[in-house]
Amino acid sequence: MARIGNRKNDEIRDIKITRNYTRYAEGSVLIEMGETKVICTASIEDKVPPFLRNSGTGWINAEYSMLPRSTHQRKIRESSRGKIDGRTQEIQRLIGRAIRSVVSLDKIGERTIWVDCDVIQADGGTRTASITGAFVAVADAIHKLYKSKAIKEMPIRNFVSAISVGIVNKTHMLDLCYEEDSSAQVDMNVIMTDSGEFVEVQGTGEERPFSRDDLNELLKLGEIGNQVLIKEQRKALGEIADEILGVDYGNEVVIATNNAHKLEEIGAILKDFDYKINSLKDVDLAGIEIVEDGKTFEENALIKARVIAQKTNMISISDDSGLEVDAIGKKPGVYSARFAGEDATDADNREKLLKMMKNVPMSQRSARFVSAIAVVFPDGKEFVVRGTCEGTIAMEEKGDNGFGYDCLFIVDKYNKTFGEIPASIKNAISHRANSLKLMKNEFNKRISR
Ligand SMILES: O=c1nc[nH]c2c1ncn2[C@H]1C[C@H](O)[C@@H](COP(=O)(O)OP(=O)(O)OP(=O)(O)O)O1
Ligand SMILES: [Mg+2]
Repeated sequence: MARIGNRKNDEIRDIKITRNYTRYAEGSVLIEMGETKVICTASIEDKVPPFLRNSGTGWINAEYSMLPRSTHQRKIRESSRGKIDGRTQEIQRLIGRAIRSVVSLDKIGERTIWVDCDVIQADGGTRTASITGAFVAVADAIHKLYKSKAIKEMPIRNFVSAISVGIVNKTHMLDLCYEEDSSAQVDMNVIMTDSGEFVEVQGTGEERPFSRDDLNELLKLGEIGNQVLIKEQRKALGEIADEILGVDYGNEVVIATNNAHKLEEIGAILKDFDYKINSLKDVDLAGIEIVEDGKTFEENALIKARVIAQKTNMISISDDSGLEVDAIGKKPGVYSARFAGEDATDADNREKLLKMMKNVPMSQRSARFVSAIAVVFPDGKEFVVRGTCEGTIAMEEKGDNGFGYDCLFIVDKYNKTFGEIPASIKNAISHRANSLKLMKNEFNKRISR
């Protein structure tokens, strides 16, 4: 039987998160999940409940309410009736718990963040939409506190979102609308973080008990839904999304290379870098063998940096580099290190290159060094950049400086090989100098908070 709106069973409704929806609150979001619409605001008050006074710790409180005409029949205002009903009480506590679960309250100082979730139109899943929207509003409010320097550290540890799942007509489905919810045999709300952990699961066998298999199936759907929601939250938060988590990557990096020459050059080029540079030896991974089977410099650089980031849980920076010689179809390219075979030495590789280029005149010996630098952060975020340096392949080896193909590479600007040029100059103009400059730029964007 087709679902209302022809949705697949593991598909959520159209979602739209609009930030800065109203003007005064520090965080204000309209979240729309299909026909369910909730305004979520986060307001910051510079005081805490009595039990937290002089503790240095803050609090997050949530209130939830439905407008009279958010439902099919008008619902009397709780304020007119003079008391809030049990359902409202339960929901606002749930929202408060969900948001508190991902915020370090001791890092927001003695402040209360008031979360207000007002349902303007209800079509099922209002409590879960409230949580998903409230997180974005709170993130915005906290980000403002941070930007105004009222707090020193970002207190948000994770994103959090929520979605409903259930069994309707014997079918497990995700994100129930009102009609589906009303006829559900089993009904469940799944609240999760961006790291795939659970914050709360509320499941009820309304019309019949459910089995462990049902539970597993429903949790799987909940996971799918929350992954989509967290992507949407990220999208809505745009460029501040990365700053929100305020992950502390520490102040050290590891250079994922087994090549001592590269390590030396990278160290020299990054001498003003704010991070302590470790070698593979420093992290007890000297000589680690990583299969570089990528088709591009970028792919290989990422392969190396990923392995080392994963093993060390540190920011890992790798270089994959090589020479592209135009006359021989940009060879040796990614095969530069193993041009003359798996165990080839630099000298073997140079000899092979000179042989292949034997009859090529100077005017056709153009080439470039390429360096791809990949950076992989402990949380899996990554990027890769490329730097190049143009030159010409010499007829014979010249100079003893550098390594690899240096003594065969006449760099354009100096009309000398890198073998003849001091390291200080090479490190100012080389492919690696260029790639690392781009890397620093990109790096600072990622960690700037
Ligand atoms: O500035 C350079 N001056 C001269 N030669 C260079 C340069 N930069 C890369 N090359 C050559 C050396 C090696 O034949 C290949 C890099 O291969 P590539 O796999 O990236 O490095 P690798 O195996 O020596 O060390 P690792 O993978 O552990 O970083 O290109
Ligand atoms: Mg290599």
